[in-house]
Parts: sequence; structure tokens; C-alpha cells
Amino acid sequence: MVAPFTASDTVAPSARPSASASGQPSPREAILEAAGVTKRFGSFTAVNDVSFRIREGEFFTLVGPSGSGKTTLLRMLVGMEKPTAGDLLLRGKVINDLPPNRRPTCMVFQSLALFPHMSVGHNVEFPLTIAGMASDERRTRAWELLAQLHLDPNRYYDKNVMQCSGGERQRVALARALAYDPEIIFFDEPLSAIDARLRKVLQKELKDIQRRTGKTFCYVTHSLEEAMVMSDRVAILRAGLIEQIGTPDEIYAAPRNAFVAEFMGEVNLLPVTGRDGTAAGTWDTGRGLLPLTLPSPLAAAQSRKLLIRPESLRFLKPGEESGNAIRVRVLNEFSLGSRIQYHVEAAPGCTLTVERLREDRPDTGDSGLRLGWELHDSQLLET
Ligand SMILES: Nc1ncnc2c1ncn2[C@@H]1O[C@H](COP(=O)(O)OP(=O)(O)OP(=O)(O)O)[C@@H](O)[C@H]1O
Repeated sequence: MVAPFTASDTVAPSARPSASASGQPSPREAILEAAGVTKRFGSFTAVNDVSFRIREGEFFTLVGPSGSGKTTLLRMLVGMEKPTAGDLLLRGKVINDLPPNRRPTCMVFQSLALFPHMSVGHNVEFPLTIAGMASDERRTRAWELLAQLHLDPNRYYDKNVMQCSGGERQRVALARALAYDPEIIFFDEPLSAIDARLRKVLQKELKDIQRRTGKTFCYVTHSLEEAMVMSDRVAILRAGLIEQIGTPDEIYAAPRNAFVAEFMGEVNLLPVTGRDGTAAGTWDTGRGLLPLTLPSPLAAAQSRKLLIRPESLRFLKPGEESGNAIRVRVLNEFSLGSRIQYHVEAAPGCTLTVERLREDRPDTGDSGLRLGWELHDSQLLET
């Protein structure tokens, strides 16, 4: 299902913002804004006082684990649900009560919602038919859109949509969404049912299409990895709250807390405690306390998570110094192509993940193997 709009529903466009700045856009730059938006179902709060702005022409992604409120938020942005509190603004105008079919937006669902009895061409033309466009003009536009999405119109225009592959259907759904000529296209996990290899190709294609069309894309996914590949900015949700908003680089370099860091994938998060207000700390391995040097001072008994990325850990040569060094034993190794991932044991039952280039392979039989990292490669995070 897609929500059509009519040209008269569009609000006067503002000046196009500069594309380069990261961070929160100003109200003037924002095409869509959520201001203190809350959604309650009975006594349950699914979205809790959430605020963010989406800049015109950006690829903005809402990401979070199952039940974090992504779909509820998306449904409010599209107009399928009304906020219990707070405002949604389109170019500065409150649109809380504007129904989906009067918003300059459309949605690509996970199911894609294509018409199974229609050809690819007629699926793409559907919004144009509804808008009363003449048949020749419709066909020309559908051909343009199919070509733009790398579906050769000579082959695909008359093909039944049910005879297309998952990836092709995805592109047909996107071509149909673009035929509405919406200002913002919303995507609700459109790639989740597609196999991993094709998903990676389509992620790059989507980003490429977004760049070429200059449309504002607002995407929902539970995969931070997917979000990081495609998005200009990402908002990370947990239990109805936004934990962090930023560019993929900002989030990667400085996750705000252990939840965000953990959500990024394979990272090492060590529970550490301060000893005496200096950088001296202890790591509670679960089987004992290991002394460590922390990247910044912690008060005595103050607890944090120490983030160390797998690629920041290295096997030390005999006599080699580093900010921290611990004895480890290699439990397992996995080939990642040019790199190898190691699972190493620092204490019984306490493993760390290490990723090194193939040429850095240590002597894994060495019982005196030492693992090290520099202080500036670790970060203290709130839990
Ligand atoms: N109509 C509803 N009535 C009651 N509770 C609801 C309703 N819709 C959503 N919820 C609840 O709100 C919370 C957020 O749901 P939502 O579908 O937005 O999460 P999500 O992040 O999109 O999850 P998923 O990735 O599993 O789709 C969930 O606990 C869900 O059970």
C-alpha cells in the first residue's frame, strides 16, 4: 500500500539546505520534525517523548531492536497513527491530523504490496493512472523509472510482477513509490526477507538511487549494520527512547553508551571499576579481577564498560610494550577473507574477540601469548 498525495497538498518548499553539515539540522533545514512525540497504547508507552529532525534530501534511518518503537514512530510519521502527545511538523507546519493520503509522502512496506495480477509496468503506472495522467505519458514515465532502477523496460514492462525475483520486486515497488513523486519515501524493513548477498547489493542500490533522485528517504531497520551502510544519519531507539542520533562515523567513533556499542556488532565490552580516582582500574572477568590501565580516571568503586574494538587488539611480540597487556589463549579462529577473527580466553570462561590481518597471525600454540591495546583505542562507556 502506498499513500498518494496531490500537488495542492505540498507545503511551499524552503531553500535547500547545505548537504555537508552533520548533526541536528536547524528547523529551517528540516523537512520533517518530530517534537516531543509520544505514543501510548493504554498504559504502555511505545514511543516516549522523541524529538528529531530529518533534513531534506538525506537518508535518515530509525534503527533499534524488536519492540523499540520503530514501526510505531514510522506509522506516526506517515500518518497511519496519531501521536498521543507532541507534534509532527512538515516544513514547520504541524501535520498531526493530516491523513496519509494528504501528505507528500509514500511508504514502501516489507511486503512491498505490489498488485499480483498486474504487469510490472502497470504496477509502476498505478499512481499515475489514479492521478489521471494520459496513457502515453504514463508509459513514458514508467519506462524512465524502470530504466532508472536498472530494470530494462523492454524485458520488464510487460512481465507479470509475480514472475520477478525478490530483488526485482523490490525495485518495482521503489519505481512505483517514485512515480508518486513524493517528497519523502518511508521504508519499513523492505530488505528483511531478502537473502544476505542480494540484500547487500540492494542496500548499495538504494543509497545510489537516493543520491541520484535527491529524495528524502526515511528507513526503518533492526540492523545497525544495514543502517550504517546506507544512511547519512541514524537514530538509535531503545524502549521508545532515542539513545543516539548521528552520522555513521559519529556513532562508530563515539557510541554514547554500552547499548549503542553492543548494538554495533562484535565489540569487546569489559566491566571495569575504578580503584582510587586515577586511571588504575580492575576488570571483573567473572573469575577474578585483572588490573588494567583505563583511558581516563575513574573514582574508586565507580563502574563502567570499557569498549575495545576487535581490530584495536593486537598480539604482542616478546618484549613489546602497549598501554595494556594481558595473557591469553586462542580458543578458535575464523577466516573473514583478508582478516582472521580470533576468540581468545583471558580468564576461564572470559573471551575477547580479536581481528587481525592474515599476515599478523600469531603462533596460536604459544602458551605465553600476550594481547595488548593502546589506551587511546579504548573508551569508557555508561551502561
Ligand atoms: N496497536 C498496538 N497496541 C498495543 N501495543 C502496541 C501496538 N502497536 C505496537 N505496540 C507495542 O509497542 C511496542 C513497539 O512496537 P513497534 O512495532 O513499534 O516496535 P518495532 O521496533 O517496530 O519492533 P519490530 O522490529 O519487532 O517490528 C511493542 O512492545 C508493541 O507490542
